[in-house]
Amino acid sequence: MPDLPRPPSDRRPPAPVPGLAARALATAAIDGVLSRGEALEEAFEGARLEPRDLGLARMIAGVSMRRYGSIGHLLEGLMAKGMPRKSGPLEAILITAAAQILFLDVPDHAAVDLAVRLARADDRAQAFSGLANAVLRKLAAEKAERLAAVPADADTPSWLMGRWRRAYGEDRAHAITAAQRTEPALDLSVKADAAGWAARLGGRVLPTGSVRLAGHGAIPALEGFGEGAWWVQDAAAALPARLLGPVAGLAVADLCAAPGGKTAQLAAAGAAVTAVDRSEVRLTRLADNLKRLGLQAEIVAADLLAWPGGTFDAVLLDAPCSATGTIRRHPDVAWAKAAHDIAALADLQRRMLAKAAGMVKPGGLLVYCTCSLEPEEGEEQVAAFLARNPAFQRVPVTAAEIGGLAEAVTPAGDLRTLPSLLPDPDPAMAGLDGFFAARLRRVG
Ligand SMILES: C[S@@+](CC[C@H](N)C(=O)[O-])C[C@H]1O[C@@H](n2cnc3c(N)ncnc32)[C@H](O)[C@@H]1O
Repeated sequence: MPDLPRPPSDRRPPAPVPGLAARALATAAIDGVLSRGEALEEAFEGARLEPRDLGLARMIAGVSMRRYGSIGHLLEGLMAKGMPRKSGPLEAILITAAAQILFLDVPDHAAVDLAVRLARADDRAQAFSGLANAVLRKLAAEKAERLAAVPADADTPSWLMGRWRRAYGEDRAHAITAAQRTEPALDLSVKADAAGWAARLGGRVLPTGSVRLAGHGAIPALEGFGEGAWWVQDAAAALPARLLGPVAGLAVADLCAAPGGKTAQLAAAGAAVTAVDRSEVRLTRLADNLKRLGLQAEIVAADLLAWPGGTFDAVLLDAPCSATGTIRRHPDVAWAKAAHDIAALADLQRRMLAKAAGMVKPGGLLVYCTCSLEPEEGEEQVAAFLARNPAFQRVPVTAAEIGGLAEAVTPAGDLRTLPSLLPDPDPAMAGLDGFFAARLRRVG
């Protein structure tokens, strides 16, 4: 006898489990970083999730990376045999669940239950769903005491911590890693009327001129976004372009320009900007940003080292770097980089700096900057350049031109911001990215 047709309700797909999609995306993002070296943000581009779930996934993944060292330390203590081999996304499932249990306002049972579901749904992880359940329950039951025993610097890889100790001393290295534990506020560069925009958006004007907002919703929904009144730019990232001084009417090359934060500053200040970058994708973002802001620049898609170039009144080179100064905004950077990356990047920067220098007209300024905390990509790079190029002289940065941040001026006169600067009683309103910038003039 043929089967009787089932009533329609039986043919409906099972109702989605609330919150599972957000955990699945967060886990996939962390797995992408850990297993394939992908950038965390890549996982969220084009993700088809309700805005609420997308926001939650971003938050879970962000905290998972920000506290990855602490979480890894705790999981190690709970898994006597270590992470099982060939267990697929198990590690990412455990990390994201632990992040919720330890650092987010999520009921422990929900974090554990959803993690076990994710493990069961994966061919390689399902054999370990019981282990996941046991480990996470134990972590939840003992979280306060276990967390209190995690070393203070656990969230920075030891090779990087060692570098910062050598470059900045024990206390400042600690302060840097501590500053990276808190999700930073949103910084905006405004075209005009910083005080007015700070008042309208419920933020404050920093001494350096950026507007800082603590709590905020989706960026495109904020007042002023659509009309192009401001753009998102870390307060430290806004400083290097300012070192060129008044640029109205000057021909300025912005080298390695995308997505265009500094191009926007220069164009808004009245410069005729040539923005060069080799990434077509990032240049599309630059073009979109300029369009929204009602600003113009000549956009050149080219490898800087192969670009014939030209001569400019001023040149800004924001060279590709290890980005260790941006770990507070991109915590995956800390775990995606290795010590050997620094030497390779320093060599690329050396060649780019030589190329950029050749484009500066006599008497013109060259600003070299990187969002790195590593001296090889900053102070040492510029010292070596000056030793090789007597036609250039440093024009020392003064505290007055960077909002009185005297601590951010090196004895040699370069700009060196650290994430631990700009302290605030509210950690979410404190700090700025780690940037280096030197201002050089062509005198010969
Ligand atoms: C630090 S980001 C630039 C950020 C940008 N200046 C801003 O303020 O928004 C470095 C940029 O260098 C670009 N880049 C890397 N290697 C390059 C090359 N050989 N030639 C041109 N651009 C390059 C990358 O595509 C990336 O957009």
